[in-house]
Amino acid sequence: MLNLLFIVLLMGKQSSFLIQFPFVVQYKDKIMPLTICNLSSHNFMLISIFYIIFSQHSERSKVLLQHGVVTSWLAPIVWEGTFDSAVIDGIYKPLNVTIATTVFAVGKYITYLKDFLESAEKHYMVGYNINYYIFTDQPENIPAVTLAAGRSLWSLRVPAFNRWQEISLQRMSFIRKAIEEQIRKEASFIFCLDVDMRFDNHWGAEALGNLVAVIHPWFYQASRDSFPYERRPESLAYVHADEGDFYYGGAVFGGLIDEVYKLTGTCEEHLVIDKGKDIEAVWQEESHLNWYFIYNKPTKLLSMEYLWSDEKVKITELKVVRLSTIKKNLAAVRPN
Ligand SMILES: CC(=O)N[C@H]1[C@@H](OP(=O)(O)OP(=O)(O)OC[C@H]2O[C@@H](n3ccc(=O)[nH]c3=O)[C@H](O)[C@@H]2O)O[C@H](CO)[C@H](O)[C@@H]1O
Ligand SMILES: [Mn+2]
Repeated sequence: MLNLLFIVLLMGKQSSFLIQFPFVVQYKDKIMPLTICNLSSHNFMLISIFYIIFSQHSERSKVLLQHGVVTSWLAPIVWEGTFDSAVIDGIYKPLNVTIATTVFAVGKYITYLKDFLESAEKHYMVGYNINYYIFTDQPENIPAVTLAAGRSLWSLRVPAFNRWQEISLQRMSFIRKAIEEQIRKEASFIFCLDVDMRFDNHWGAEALGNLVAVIHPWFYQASRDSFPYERRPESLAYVHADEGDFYYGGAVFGGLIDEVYKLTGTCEEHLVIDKGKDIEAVWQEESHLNWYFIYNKPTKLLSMEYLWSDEKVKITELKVVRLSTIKKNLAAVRPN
């Protein structure tokens, strides 16, 4: 009822005040962005009072109100309830798009690949053409997983490094090269994913966009000053204390092939320059990715539904967990 009042109040009012920050209203399962509503300052006050009551009314609303369904630069943030799969599929299915999906499975991480692929076949972009590109040092150990029609798997050989940080770091460069040599001829979109993950629910075409980032599941409640950006000015991943919007996860990014080509190319260049100066960013390529997204704003953000972690207690605000990082025994799987 309160939610309804809130919406009615908004609908009837004229404006002189434009709310600029991400703000949403929720009524039952429907979520609406408020960034397009113009409000007088008087009504803004009233709404603020309702907001306080309303945000105590529902835990889910609290997280949504905190993060919104659009960013301050008007990029959508994808949550359950903000999209209609039938409409989305109506747009993308007739285009017969192919989505490249890169996954690194080097050293012992190859053991994660079977569950990753099997769960992806159940939940990831079901009904779409998918080319999986598996970067591995042991193509012979890629598990045989039955793929649905229109989906295929390629293996690309990469060396085994003796530091896990190096494997993670090198991904930008290998992806950039693979786009140049193969992927750009074979797909129109790309997602670059970690392998230590399992899909549990629908993860579909609503995630497609020009440049797509995911909100990191460990920092969605953190304030900007506690985001783990690289803070040493000597690194090209350096982020000033006054900059930064969200802290994004390195385990999921994607978009149009050309956009991701630019992203991986820039990160690769910066990583090479840093290496020349003998400095490794605090969270390796994830730090460079976060730097990139400050100056090249993602056109779409995926909520934590799209990257959660088995190590986190599921919060009631999350209606659905679509992809989750599995618990790993770091000492057993990492080379160092
Ligand atoms: C949830 C999330 O955002 N995770 C990020 C985080 O830690 P993570 O703890 O998730 O990093 P991680 O150990 O999963 O390594 C990242 C990825 O590199 C590959 N790999 C790594 C080690 C190895 O021996 N073999 C291998 O194949 C594999 O695809 C793995 O998923 O920080 C990393 C950078 O330091 C990456 O940015 C990860 O994406
Ligand atoms: Mn990972």
